[in-house]
Amino acid sequence: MTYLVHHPKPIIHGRVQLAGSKSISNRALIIRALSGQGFEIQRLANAKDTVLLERLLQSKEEVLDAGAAGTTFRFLTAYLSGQDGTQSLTGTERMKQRPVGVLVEALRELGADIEYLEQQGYPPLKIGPGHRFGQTARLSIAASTSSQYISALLMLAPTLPEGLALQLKGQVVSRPYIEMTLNLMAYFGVSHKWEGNTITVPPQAYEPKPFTVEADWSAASYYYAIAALAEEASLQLDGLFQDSVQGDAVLVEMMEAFGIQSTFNETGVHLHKPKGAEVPAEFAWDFLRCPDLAQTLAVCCAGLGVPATFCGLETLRIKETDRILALQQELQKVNANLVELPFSGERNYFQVQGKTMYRHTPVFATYEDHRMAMAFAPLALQHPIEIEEPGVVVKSYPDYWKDLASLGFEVEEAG
Ligand SMILES: O=C(O)C1=C[C@@H](OP(=O)(O)O)[C@@H](O)[C@H](O)C1
Ligand SMILES: C=C(OP(=O)(O)O)C(=O)O
Repeated sequence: MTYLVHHPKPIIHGRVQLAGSKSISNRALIIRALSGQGFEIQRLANAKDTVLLERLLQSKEEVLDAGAAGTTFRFLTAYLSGQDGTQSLTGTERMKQRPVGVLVEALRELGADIEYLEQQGYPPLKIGPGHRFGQTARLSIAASTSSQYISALLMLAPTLPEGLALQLKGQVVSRPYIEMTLNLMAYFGVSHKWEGNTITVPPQAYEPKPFTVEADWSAASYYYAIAALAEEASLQLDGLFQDSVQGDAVLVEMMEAFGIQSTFNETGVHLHKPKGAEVPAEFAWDFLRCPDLAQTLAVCCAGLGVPATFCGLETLRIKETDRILALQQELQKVNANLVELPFSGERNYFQVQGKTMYRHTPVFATYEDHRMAMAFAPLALQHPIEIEEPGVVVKSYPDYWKDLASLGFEVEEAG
């Protein structure tokens, strides 16, 4: 299926109630399961990945299918390895290409019984009972592939007989997600110490208490892009807080360069882009701490013709799709590109080049990646566009198309 998306005029006025963050929701569900007690979670995300995690946490089936949900898969790997019984954990073909070896090796060192069922280092896994846990309380882990492994281990840590001292080795990717995990653990009464590159969590019990999930800052990025691409915008996003545990709240600062003023109020944040706001001459950002914003900004810069230099994109190739390749292929359809610069020194740099041009209605492929669909949609303010497999958005934001329609976007089936 394909959607034809267009906005009749490049002026945006409206209000959107954003749904709960999938990252926060998934952590709250794992912590609740580990606490062994019930507590109320308000505004739990309606993301497919969260609904799936909630269901799988209660399932006694032999084979659990985490689909395309990376956090769900990684968090469940650690969680199940501490439970009684044996279950297999699998996912989509893409999930079977997303590495999990660093986490599995760490869990095995702790005493977990985990086998690879197909390729070494990748899903699917067979996870046995956690009766040998506690063989060590000190681990070193490579932090440069995915922070999800570290979050998965940290949440399990207070339930281990001796707790855990986790030494992070190498470049730490997606650090705010590790901080989010520790923040949530602290909310539920679990303390830690982060000294140098070692995080220590003594054995402790999670204290059950009611919890409310913040709205999703990654989802907010698509509205920031809409505001940036509009000639004029006044947009209220409800459910977001200034003092957020989400690293993607850095959007407020990031998008100032595009003339967007964010004002926090009682129900959320108001975005204002005044008429005549200038487009920046250039833009540069390091996405190592906020990888999920990279696609939004790449499309936004291409749409505005802002030459941009990005770094910190190291993890993008192992997410829902190879996001670098996907961006390159789709931006080229509208006269733009994401060009990898020759490697010089320590960091890998990319440049967003060109400015969107429409010879006809471009048809954007989405590569089973919700963020490809959501990041390209704001271009509909410039010209009618088509988005293939628009249903991919359910992974994190099932109401995306409905919410765009409420802002005056025309969204219809094109075939
Ligand atoms: O812990 C989390 O909730 C997440 C961590 C990040 O992954 P990596 O640590 O693999 O970069 C992020 O991209 C993902 O969408 C959600
Ligand atoms: C990378 C993402 O998710 P996950 O790793 O949980 O599949 C994402 O939502 O952009």
